[in-house]
Amino acid sequence: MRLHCFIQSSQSSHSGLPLQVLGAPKIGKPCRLQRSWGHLQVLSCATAARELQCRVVRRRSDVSKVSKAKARNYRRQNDVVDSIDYKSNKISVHAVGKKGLGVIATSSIKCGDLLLEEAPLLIFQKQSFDVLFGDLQDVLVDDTSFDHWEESLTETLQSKCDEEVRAQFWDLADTCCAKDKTALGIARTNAIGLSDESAGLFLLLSRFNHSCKPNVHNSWQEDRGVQVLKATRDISEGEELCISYLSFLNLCAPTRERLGELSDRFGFDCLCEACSRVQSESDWRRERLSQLCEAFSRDEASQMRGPNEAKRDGLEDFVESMNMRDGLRETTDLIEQEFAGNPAALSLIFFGAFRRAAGVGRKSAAKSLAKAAWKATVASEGSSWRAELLKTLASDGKP
Ligand SMILES: C[S@@+](CC[C@H](N)C(=O)[O-])C[C@H]1O[C@@H](n2cnc3c(N)ncnc32)[C@H](O)[C@@H]1O
Repeated sequence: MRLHCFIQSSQSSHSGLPLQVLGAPKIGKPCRLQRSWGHLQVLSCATAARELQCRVVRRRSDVSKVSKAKARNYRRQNDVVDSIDYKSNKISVHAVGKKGLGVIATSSIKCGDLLLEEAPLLIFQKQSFDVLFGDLQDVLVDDTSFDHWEESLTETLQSKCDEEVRAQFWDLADTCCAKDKTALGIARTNAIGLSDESAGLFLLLSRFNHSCKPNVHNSWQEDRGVQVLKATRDISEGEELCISYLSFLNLCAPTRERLGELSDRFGFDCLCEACSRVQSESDWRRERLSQLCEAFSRDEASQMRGPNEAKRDGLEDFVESMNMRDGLRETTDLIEQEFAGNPAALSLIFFGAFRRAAGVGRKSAAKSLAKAAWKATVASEGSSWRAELLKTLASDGKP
């Protein structure tokens, strides 16, 4: 058995759907797949390249710490790509108490500042999702299985990474194994879903802890093969920078549910600010937010029907009765209070509202909502292909 993974970085041509854009990639277990063990096949890096037709590129250590001329030279000699590009020198990794290590702002950061672009060290294929994201008990069910996976991953790291990168990998947290660290434990603790088809492991992104009130948004930009991290609000020097391991909708669940989800899926008791404070008001606001989000995104299929069909279905009535303008105002106020105006959350809401408006033929409203979604997307992830798509929608108002 070999693990379906390979060393980054190959660029993929897969472009995804507009909706994916607006949902944050999750760390940990995006889904619990019920596939049998027999179905899984682990591939070493070289085999993966042959059988999965992916490009294997040797990875070097972080060039941002090397002089530019040296880095260029290194690139030419080794045919490697930049792995971590610190777009800001305002972040560094520190101990953050019970959470282990975390990322801290070393000076003040503005909302929308680009913090980091990082390519994955490892990319895992969908066939590895059970092992990476499934129940640990299932992975341990057969004594030999774990060893096989472990051997395969270790072998890949040994043959494809230089010593410094290997050391960085082995330094990452492993919250799966009680005793010694294992490569698979590290992968399970840090791998992040990129799409329905792949997951990745990133050396620096792995140091970002979770918060139910995140101040950083990470987006996977598949066309460029990098995770882009941007600040979602102003951040003071010394504050911890946190992303969300949960989708926005899951973040809107009441505290008890969020704690349960984080414990079940990621195996930790959340110590974030939102989970530690008095919760009743916040829970109420999040519950209301999830109702509003649901209203904006309900019945995707009918939104794609023409205005006449929408009228027949009563969808137009629904939009009218909800009073889109008031609904949006309430939603943005709640996002301000609960998430400090997080532009990634706003982009999701505006996109939902755009599709609703477009679905019932309200062209001018649709255009301005697409424009608002475009602006929020640029603020949360920069000039991605998704932002470009929204820009186009803003000019023609059609979904
Ligand atoms: C991807 S790692 C994050 C970096 C890690 N703290 C380290 O030391 O490298 C995920 C692990 O960090 C810890 N963690 C992340 N967010 C947390 C939170 N909000 N509360 C408690 N522990 C957290 C958990 O142990 C989790 O399994």
